[in-house]
Amino acid sequence: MFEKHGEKGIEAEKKAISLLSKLRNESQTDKPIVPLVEKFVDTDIWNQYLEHHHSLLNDSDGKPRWFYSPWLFVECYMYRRIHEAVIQSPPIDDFDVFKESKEQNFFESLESITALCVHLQELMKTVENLDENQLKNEFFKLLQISLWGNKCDLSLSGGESSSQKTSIINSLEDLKPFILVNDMEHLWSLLSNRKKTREKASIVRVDIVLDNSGFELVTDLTLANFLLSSKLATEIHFYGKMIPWFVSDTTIHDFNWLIEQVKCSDHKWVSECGVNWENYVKTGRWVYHDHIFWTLPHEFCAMSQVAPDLYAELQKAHLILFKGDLNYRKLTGDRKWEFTVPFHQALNGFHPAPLCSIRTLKAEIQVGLQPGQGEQLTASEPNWLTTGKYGIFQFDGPL
Ligand SMILES: O=P(O)(O)OC[C@H]1O[C@](O)(CO)[C@@H](O)[C@@H]1O
Ligand SMILES: [Mn+2]
Repeated sequence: MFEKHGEKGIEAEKKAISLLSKLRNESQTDKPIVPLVEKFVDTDIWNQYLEHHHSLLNDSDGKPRWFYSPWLFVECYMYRRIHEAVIQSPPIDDFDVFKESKEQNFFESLESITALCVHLQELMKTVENLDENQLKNEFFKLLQISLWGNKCDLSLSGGESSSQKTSIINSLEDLKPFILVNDMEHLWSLLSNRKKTREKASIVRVDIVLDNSGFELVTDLTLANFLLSSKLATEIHFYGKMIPWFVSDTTIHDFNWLIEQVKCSDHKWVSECGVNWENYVKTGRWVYHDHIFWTLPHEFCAMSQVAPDLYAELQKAHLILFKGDLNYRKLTGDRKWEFTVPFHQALNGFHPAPLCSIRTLKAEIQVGLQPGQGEQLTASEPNWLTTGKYGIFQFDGPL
């Protein structure tokens, strides 16, 4: 801070630290959830939401408090307050408190990233000559890599290292039994049918609602690259977070930083991937979108009301992939659903386009299971919902 801003930087740092200590104290001692004070694009929406929560309580319950409010709300609120501490402390108001751990995750995963990029480059050379079955096989492989890439978020490990150290490509077969809901076939039918029936110049758009930066983002970009080179899609739209979020979530800065790192690798094939990716962005075949809605506490069924412009944007997609656990919690409203409730029902009216959640399980919520499946897992492995060991591809939409 001193190097960048001199004495002013040190003062600002002290201020941010004192605001963060106050936040820690409030959360540890179950104080009321207080309104946000610093003016930012979403401050009013947050405070209205807080007010609404307040109005749901009986008079005797008093104000919403840290230990007694819904987890999704309080957890999002905590990250928003961390951001508030930073923006209240100029000139360090653009500081990303999680930047260091995100970059560390990338560097620690370099070996797996290299293996993945080599795999992708080899695939790109043959992709034109693959028959239907081979193409489907490769698609399934990259989908699974993107799924298991979601194990690597940093909020589950409290910011501790959670990088990918072994090559995941060789483990896919062993990991298959841990996929509890597997709708990959639906994704294939949807995209391959479109490829067969579409006019030459028509657009096929796949949107990816990103989750974590670092290794997971590389797996998502690899999948996105494959979708274009296999002609299963003609453009990919990405959505990231506007503020640092849940430790490892991707911001535009992380997105650009990662592509630059891959491009600058001294491994020829890795750097070729980076060059390709930068090119996709420049030519508009990859489009990155920011929207404040992704860092609000609202569940997705509120999107058409709270962020109609974003909902309308998503409606343009032929398929939306939602990466990660937090997105699943927001898709399903983070409710205590029965395990067998259909996914469509839990979405509670959120159907902008055919969609699929690609997520490893880290929170105590799962819908769309077979009768008895959840109970059986609970009996044999009490923590199955929260360890990230299990995964799903859960699809909703007409085919
Ligand atoms: O990066 P992901 O997959 O959304 O995981 C974040 C998850 O980690 C937690 O912060 C801790 O389990 C959950 O609240 C959240 O759902
Ligand atoms: Mn995340």
